[in-house]
Amino acid sequence: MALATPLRLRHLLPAAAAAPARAPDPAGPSSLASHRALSLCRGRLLRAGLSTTPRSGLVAVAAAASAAGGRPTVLVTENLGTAGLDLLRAFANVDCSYELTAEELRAKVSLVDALVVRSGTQVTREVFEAARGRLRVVGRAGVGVDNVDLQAATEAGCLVVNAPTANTVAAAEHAVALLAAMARNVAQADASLKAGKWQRSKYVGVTLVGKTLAVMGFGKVGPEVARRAKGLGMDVIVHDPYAAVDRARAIGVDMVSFDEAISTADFISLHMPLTPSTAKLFNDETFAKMRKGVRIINVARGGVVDEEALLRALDNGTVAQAALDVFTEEPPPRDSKLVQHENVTVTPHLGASTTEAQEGVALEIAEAVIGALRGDLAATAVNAPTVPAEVLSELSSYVVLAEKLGRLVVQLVAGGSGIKGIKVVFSSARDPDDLDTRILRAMVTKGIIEPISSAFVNIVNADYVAKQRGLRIVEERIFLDGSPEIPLDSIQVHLTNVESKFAGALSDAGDIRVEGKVRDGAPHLTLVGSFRVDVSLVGNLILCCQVDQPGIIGKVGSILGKMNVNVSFMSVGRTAPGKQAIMAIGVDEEPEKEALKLIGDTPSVEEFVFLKL
Ligand SMILES: NC(=O)c1ccc[n+]([C@@H]2O[C@H](COP(=O)([O-])OP(=O)(O)OC[C@H]3O[C@@H](n4cnc5c(N)ncnc54)[C@H](O)[C@@H]3O)[C@@H](O)[C@H]2O)c1
Ligand SMILES: O=C(O)[C@H](O)COP(=O)(O)O
Repeated sequence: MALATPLRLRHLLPAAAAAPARAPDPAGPSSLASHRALSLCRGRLLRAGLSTTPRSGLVAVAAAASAAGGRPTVLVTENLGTAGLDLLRAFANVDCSYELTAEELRAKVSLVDALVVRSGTQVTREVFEAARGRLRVVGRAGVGVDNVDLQAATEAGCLVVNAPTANTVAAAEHAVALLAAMARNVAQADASLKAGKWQRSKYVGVTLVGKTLAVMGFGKVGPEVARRAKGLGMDVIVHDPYAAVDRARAIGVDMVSFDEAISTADFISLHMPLTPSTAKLFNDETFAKMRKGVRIINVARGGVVDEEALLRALDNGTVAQAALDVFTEEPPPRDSKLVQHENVTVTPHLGASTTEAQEGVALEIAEAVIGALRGDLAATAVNAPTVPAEVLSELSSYVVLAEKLGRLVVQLVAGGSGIKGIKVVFSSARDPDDLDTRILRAMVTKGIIEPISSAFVNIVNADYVAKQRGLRIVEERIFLDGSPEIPLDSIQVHLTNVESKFAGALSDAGDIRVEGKVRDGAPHLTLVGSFRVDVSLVGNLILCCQVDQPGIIGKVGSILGKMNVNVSFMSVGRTAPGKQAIMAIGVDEEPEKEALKLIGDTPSVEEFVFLKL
């Protein structure tokens, strides 16, 4: 049962999804230089591996090992640091073709084994289709993979790797550069002087010393900005609902709630990923809570700001100035009122653009691409090399369950409390030596971390990524009587030392606790806090806590019915008749805010939470 390691991608391939075989390239075997280069980078690559799908279900992906002895071809479509290019050239034929049109890219892609891009190349489904099975690896020389259609990549059997760490400092430095430039009107004054004007009184700025900066998002870039801003004499507060408070304390800054951060800050710098829950997080409602005259810096992703609302806030003076490196649409329209606004300083997505960062990113991506072409699975694999067939056949339903429990439990965390400890409890009648839980633990970690960060988790990097975020994961096994034929009875996920936005999810020990089982091959939620429930983990879920009494199910059901929300299942768990109970309601659609408010206002509903699975 135990997994054999190291695993290579070719061992992970389902035959049907494997890339078609090709004739060896006449260029012959790789040179001595390429062997040297490879042994250099192989030391830095992790060779064991299973991975999971990109933020969705579990799908097999084919990323076959290099074609029999041939020298692969790599297409680089955006400027890449020289050291990375040299590394690639030592291993492959490298075609650097910049500024290709979509049509030109589609024409070239069927002739290459790997494609290396930055954020400026759209790697769409059409690109994967045009590759006709030859393209095996896409390397994103940077963090964000918003420009790569991951689902299409996975379906085409193409591995996507990224370079998540090398541009962190550059992004932080750019945020600080924009902060200072905005405060002193550097860009506007520069343009004015170059236009022949001498406008000293127009461009009086504001000082930074003693001003409060709210750093929103405390992952990799956020702390670097916080440290630098402290050095400038600013009072720094940070907000990140999932980062451990200790990490902030360690650099001498306070972790505060979202509302406190935005309502007390003079400057707000954004460093969170773009996810469904951060999209347009800065909108009319949140701008209205800010101090009049606040200044905003966005070096994260354009989509976290509602750009029309920002424009309104700039026009009515709520926001005095904004400095933006990123936009919802890139490049933004030429006539964008936001870009043209006199109180807005803009740069064309330059956060990662320093010579040093680009050298680092280029090396990081070259190593990952070469490793992937050789059949190794890099720790930075973003999409889905498959789980080996023998593991999949047995554990596939549990793999899905583990990820769903992770996704569910993280949504129960109260904003501002941070996550420090995860405990995963596996109950099984099987001998521990016969049950490899690594993939399940990795899937729980993936479910917790991916929805809240820009990290991609696979079995190779799960423990590392968790540790990097200050998360301690412990695993427990409970041995049950029963048939060892069934691998697992249940998986429990506990978040320890954390506050919940739904008190009903707390166990007697004070942990947020959920448990799931596989029933008829489908993942089910079977425990929330101390309440037994039984609901299929599909679609979305509403958890309501109320005092057990007749009629309440009907009331909530009819609110949802009136709002055209289809209820797929319902289960009630209670401690005793007439005592506190939890109602778990599965819904197909996301209810409107109004429906959720009506549920919250229903007499006897003590608390409720809406969770996306
Ligand atoms: N402009 C550029 O060139 C450039 C360069 C690098 C990174 N980036 C972007 O900067 C952002 C941060 O990058 P990173 O590497 O630090 O990512 P990260 O994943 O390491 O950190 C993101 C942090 O945001 C937190 N977060 C999630 N939801 C939040 C919320 N609602 N409120 C506050 N915090 C929340 C997460 O817990 C996490 O700690 C990403 O959007 C990334 O794509 C841009
Ligand atoms: O996601 C990233 O790494 C940054 O946004 C930088 O993108 P770039 O590599 O296109 O500059």
